[in-house]
Amino acid sequence: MTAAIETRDLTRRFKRHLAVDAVSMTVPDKAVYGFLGRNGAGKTTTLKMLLGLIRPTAGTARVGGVDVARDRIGAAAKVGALLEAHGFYGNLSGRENLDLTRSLLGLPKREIERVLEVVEMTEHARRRVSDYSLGMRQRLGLARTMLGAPPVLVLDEPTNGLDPDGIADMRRFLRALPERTGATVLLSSHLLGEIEQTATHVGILSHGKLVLEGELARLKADLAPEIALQTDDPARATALARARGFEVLAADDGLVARLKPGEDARTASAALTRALIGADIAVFAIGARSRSLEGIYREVSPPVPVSQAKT
Ligand SMILES: Nc1ncnc2c1ncn2[C@@H]1O[C@H](COP(=O)(O)OP(=O)(O)OP(=O)(O)O)[C@@H](O)[C@H]1O
Repeated sequence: MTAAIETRDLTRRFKRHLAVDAVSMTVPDKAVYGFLGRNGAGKTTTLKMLLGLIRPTAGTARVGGVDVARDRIGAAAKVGALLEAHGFYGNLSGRENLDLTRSLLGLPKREIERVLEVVEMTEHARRRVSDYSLGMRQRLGLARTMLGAPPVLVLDEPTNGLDPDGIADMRRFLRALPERTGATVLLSSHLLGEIEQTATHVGILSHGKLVLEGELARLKADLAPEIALQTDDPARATALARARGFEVLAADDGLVARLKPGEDARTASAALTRALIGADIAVFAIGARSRSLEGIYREVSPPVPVSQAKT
C-alpha cells in the first residue's frame, strides 16, 4: 500500500540556515502521525513543503501518492490543512463560514452537515464565530480541513492555546478521525505528552533532521531499561560495565548502564553489583529504572540555540 505521505531527502535552506535537512519520512495510511520537535526544529517548514506552499531546496515529497513539485494542484486535492491562522469571518456563523469554502471547492451542501457532525458542532453552527471559544474555532477549523473528505489531514499544533477541556476534546477527535473518516492525520507538536496520547506513529525532528521515526507502541516496547549507579570510582566502574557489554553513559548523579532490549534488569543489576564489589569498587547506590519516551526525546532532541529559534 502506498504511504499517505512520503518524503525523500526533503531539504529547505533559508539563506545560510538549513531549516529542514534531508528529511525522509513515511506516514503510513490511516495513521495518526505525531510530528514532534522543539520550537524552531523545522516542523512548520516541512508541513509547508508538503502542502506546496514553499518549494524545497532539494528532495521530494509525495502526498497521497502525488509528487507535490510535479503536480501541486493534484497533491493539494489530497490534503486538508489546519495551519495557525483560522481566517474565519467573525460576523458570520460557523455554517456560513464553512459554506464559503464549500462553494469555492464546488462541493455539495450536505458536506457542511457531514463535517459539522464529525467535530460535534452541529448545534453551534448558527452562532456567530465571534462568539465562539478558541476550542470551538479550532473544531470549526478542523471541520473546514475535512470538507471534500481529503484522504490526508495536516494539522499544525492543533491544541495550541486551548484550555485543558479543549485539549482533551481535540485529542479525542484526532484519535478517532482515521476510523470515523478514513483519513490519515499528520499533526505537529512540540509536546511529547500530546503525541503520546494521540498518535499511533511518531517522527522526531531535531535541528531540521528526522532523528527517530516509528510506530509508537513498538518504540516503547523497544526501550531498553537501564541501571543507575553511584560508586566511589566512576572511571573503573565504567570500564567494568563496558567490559560486560553495557552501554555506559555519565548522568548528573552518577552513571547509567543501559541494558539490551529484553534483558532482565534485576538479574543484570545483581550481576553488576557482584562484579563491582568483586573489583573492590564501593557501590553507594544501584537500581534498575525504565526508560521513558520523554528521556529519549530529550536525548535525541537537544534544545535549539536561542539565536536560531523564532522570536
Ligand atoms: N521564511 C523564513 N526565513 C528565514 N528563516 C526561516 C523562515 N521560516 C522559518 N525559518 C527558520 O527555520 C527554522 C525552522 O522553523 P520552523 O517554523 O519550521 O520550526 P518549527 O519546528 O515549526 O517551530 P515552531 O514550533 O516554533 O513553529 C527556524 O530557525 C526559523 O527561524
